[in-house]
Amino acid sequence: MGQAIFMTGTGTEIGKTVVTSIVALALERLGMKVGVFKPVQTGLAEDGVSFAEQYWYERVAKIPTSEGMYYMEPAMSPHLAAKLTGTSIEPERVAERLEWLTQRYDVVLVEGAGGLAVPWCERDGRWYMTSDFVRDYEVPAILVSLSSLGAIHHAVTTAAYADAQGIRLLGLMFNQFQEQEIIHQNNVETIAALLRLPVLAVVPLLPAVSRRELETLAQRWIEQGKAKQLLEVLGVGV
Ligand SMILES: Nc1ncnc2c1ncn2[C@@H]1O[C@H](COP(=O)(O)OP(=O)(O)OP(=O)(O)O)[C@@H](O)[C@H]1O
Ligand SMILES: C[C@H](N)[C@H](N)CCCCCC(=O)O
Ligand SMILES: [Mg+2]
Repeated sequence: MGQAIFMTGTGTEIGKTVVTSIVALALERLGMKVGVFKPVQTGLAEDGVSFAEQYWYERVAKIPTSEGMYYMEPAMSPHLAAKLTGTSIEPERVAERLEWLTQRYDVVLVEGAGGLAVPWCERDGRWYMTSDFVRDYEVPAILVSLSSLGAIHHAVTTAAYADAQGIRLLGLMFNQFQEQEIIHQNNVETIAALLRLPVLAVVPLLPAVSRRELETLAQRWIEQGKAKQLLEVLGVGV
């Protein structure tokens, strides 16, 4: 039985897909069978035809993904994209597919759309949120954060929300890190200290994001001992 990890972030466009790609490539290098799953997705890729993450994972990162379930064209919050496209998002179906995937892969990386406090659908007179799914199906989560000015508040408030919702955060992955920036260096240590969470990755700002760059970062992540740290936190052997 494999282990699911929910890749969430402090918001949208902060690098969940890029960071998820690096983790997937690294764990595959360690001989693990890794599934990548983006159940709810909105927005199209630059080709104007493909769905954004599917395009990225399959064409850029060259990582096969499980056929998504709710891919919607409008680049909006899932609840609004669903309304405009007449889509009925059913969390139970997402859970069933995730269960199916964890029976076939050692690790399943589940990428959320935007951050944790994002509505999917109406349920019992209220919004059913991304965080409801993560909690209801007890998926441990990794919080992806930018490293730049503003990251402290975004990470601390996201973590406080996750705690309040009963979600287990495994650790932090910082993205678009710039070594020469004192704010970035201090943000990593300050946020980790404030949240008392392990820093599971620090991904640099890349001049261009390509499969080759991702492979280089995946290898570096392994060499830093971070893949091992993640698996230890998860209680998963290689
Ligand atoms: N480390 C990085 N270096 C350079 N560019 C990056 C890096 N991380 C992400 N990007 C770029 O930033 C943009 C947003 O990244 P990404 O698509 O991974 O965000 P996301 O959090 O997955 O967004 P969404 O909420 O839509 O899923 C993309 O154009 C991506 O190529
Ligand atoms: C379109 C975007 N890139 C993501 N796919 C969806 C982001 C939803 C964000 C909702 C919100 O926090 O307002
Ligand atoms: Mg993404």
